[in-house]
Amino acid sequence: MVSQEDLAVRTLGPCRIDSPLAARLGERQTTQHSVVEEDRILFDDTISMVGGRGLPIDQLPSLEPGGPRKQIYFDPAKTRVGIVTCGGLCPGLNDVIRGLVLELSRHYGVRRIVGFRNGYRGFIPRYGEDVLDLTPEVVMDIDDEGGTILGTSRGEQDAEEVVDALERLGINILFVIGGDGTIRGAMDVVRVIGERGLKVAVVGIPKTIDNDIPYIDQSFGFQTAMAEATKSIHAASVEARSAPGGIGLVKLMGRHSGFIACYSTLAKDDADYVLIPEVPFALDGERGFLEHLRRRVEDRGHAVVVVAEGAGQEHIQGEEPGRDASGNIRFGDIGRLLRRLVVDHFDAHGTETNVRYFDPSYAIRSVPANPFDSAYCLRLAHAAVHAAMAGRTEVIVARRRRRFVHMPMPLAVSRRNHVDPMGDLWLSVLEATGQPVRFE
Ligand SMILES: Nc1ncnc2c1ncn2[C@@H]1O[C@H](COP(=O)(O)OP(=O)(O)O)[C@@H](O)[C@H]1O
Ligand SMILES: O=P(O)(O)OC[C@H]1O[C@](O)(COP(=O)(O)O)[C@@H](O)[C@@H]1O
Ligand SMILES: [Mg+2]
Repeated sequence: MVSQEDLAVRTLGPCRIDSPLAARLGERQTTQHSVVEEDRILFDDTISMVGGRGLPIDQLPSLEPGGPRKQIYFDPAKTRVGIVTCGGLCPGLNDVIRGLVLELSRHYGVRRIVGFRNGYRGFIPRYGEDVLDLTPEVVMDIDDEGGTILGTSRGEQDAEEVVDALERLGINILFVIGGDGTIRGAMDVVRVIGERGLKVAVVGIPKTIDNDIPYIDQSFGFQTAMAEATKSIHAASVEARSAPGGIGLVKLMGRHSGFIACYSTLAKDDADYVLIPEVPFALDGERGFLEHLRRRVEDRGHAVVVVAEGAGQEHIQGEEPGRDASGNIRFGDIGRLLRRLVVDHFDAHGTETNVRYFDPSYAIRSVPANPFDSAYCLRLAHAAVHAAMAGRTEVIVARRRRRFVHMPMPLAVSRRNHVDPMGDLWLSVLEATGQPVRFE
């Protein structure tokens, strides 16, 4: 259970410098649409959860609100900023970079902003990467393209060497844009910064196409990627309906969390089955997936199956899962296995089928952000700049139940966000597809 201590935000010191944005803050109040900096946002949001704490109101777990402060820690005229993007792509990375640079330069007057290339390796001398000077002119149109102008990478780097680079360049604030791995890497960097007694703020903007970071609303880029995935699901439906015994089989990203598969299915109600890592399924037997699918195709003439890449790993025999450079598990190909098993099962029963296999994987995360995500990226970038200029560190900025908040990095990596098999989302998927609660 998340405690008040888990939500405590680290700061580099007192804020004594008037913010250039102070005049805009005026006499704001806490309303449905804004929170004053002295207020806090409850972590729990139901009567039973709040009541169950049995705590006085001022001890209830609560989050520090995001947003501009009247006074800031850093002197903008003397502040140097670094930005780095790490891990897998997600639509909107360039929008976040652009938002950071424009807010820093235009509204705080911070002029020295550099981008580190190709993830954390951009700090490490042996990779020989130069830094990229980031100005409004450089970033103005980068949001038209997917990917990240800085490049990204996987694979752990030595936090000591990262902080060496920060010291050599006199960086006062580092923005890290990445997922759980990046945030863990940032925590190592914060540890070394503390050991060296440096006053450097490290602020994260969480990025996860899989939506596997907990306690926050969806990551930026998730809506764009999910929308892109629906195109493949619809194409699978067209193919399935156009052939005798047509089966459209779509494999989507989602290493440990099946959110992309769930939401893209709900958006385009074409799928008859969704298989996700969080819900194991039996393949064989009268009540297994294969026989259920065969009967569905016999009844309706076609079917669409959406499978997250991390689903059904219990059926991948004899293949030791590999790991990527960051230690993330690389699963066996459940899509190709299912394709083979479906054809074999139908053949064994003399049921005609034509399987059309779709694997749009990278296509859904390498596209530019849609307008919603572009606006979301900009707002997250603004929140990140406000937090960093106010001396917050070892935090990610996130949107939680419509409010922008400062979330400590340790909490953000304390667990993984999963689809709850007993939750509303999965119930909606079962209702939309009509698939049984379990295949056993
Ligand atoms: N457990 C870890 N501890 C420290 N640094 C890590 C850890 N995992 C990943 N990193 C760093 O974060 C970067 C991105 O992590 P990765 O897992 O590839 O992507 P993501 O951040 O999107 O989850 C890696 O290149 C590595 O430098
Ligand atoms: O980009 P790679 O190294 O091929 O890894 C692909 C994996 O990256 C992901 O897109 C997630 O990336 P992150 O680990 O950066 O969150 C998974 O959905 C997918 O399995
Ligand atoms: Mg990750």
